[in-house]
Amino acid sequence: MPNALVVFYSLDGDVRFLARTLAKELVLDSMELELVKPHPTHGFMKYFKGGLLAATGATPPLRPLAHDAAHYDLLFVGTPVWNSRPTPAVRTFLKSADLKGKRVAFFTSYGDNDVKTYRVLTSLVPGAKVVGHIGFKLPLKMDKEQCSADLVRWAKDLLNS
Ligand SMILES: Cc1cc2nc3c(=O)[nH]c(=O)nc-3n(C[C@H](O)[C@H](O)[C@H](O)COP(=O)(O)O)c2cc1C
Repeated sequence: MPNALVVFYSLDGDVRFLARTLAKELVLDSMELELVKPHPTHGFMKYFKGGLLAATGATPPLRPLAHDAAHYDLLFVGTPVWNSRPTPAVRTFLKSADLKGKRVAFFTSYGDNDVKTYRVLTSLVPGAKVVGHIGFKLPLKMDKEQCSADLVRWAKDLLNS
């Protein structure tokens, strides 16, 4: 079984729920990415700033990381979809971590769709092997049990392949 790490950013809890499910069910290390300057959680600025930063490819600084990606063979990287793209925190992580030769799998949460997001995510890890992706529409509001089961089955397949 490969040594795997769950890395994620979440503002409203959907991706945090997915990441915690993965880490708990599969007994994996995990780390939540935190911005030095936290993103607004409410109001106009939440969406305006989030959409703008995601679209412009901003890489805001992160607080110190709990784990070193270099020590893992497989990374499960989770992000909400913002303006059809990954979140700035995840962009910062992917651009700063050395993921050459590693297997990377992406999981997302979205309100509408995540089609473009995977293309952007894949472009951010040119030296890595992207081995899979899965996305969920607002898992905390939808069928949490079904989302959890689908997510864990997907991840188990990757861990065993
Ligand atoms: C700034 C911002 C931009 C968003 N843009 C999109 C989008 O372009 N497409 C989409 O499907 N959902 C979009 N959403 C909805 C989120 O992807 C969705 O609520 C997601 O589940 C949030 O994950 P979280 O709870 O882990 O933060 C956006 C949300 C925010 C806050």
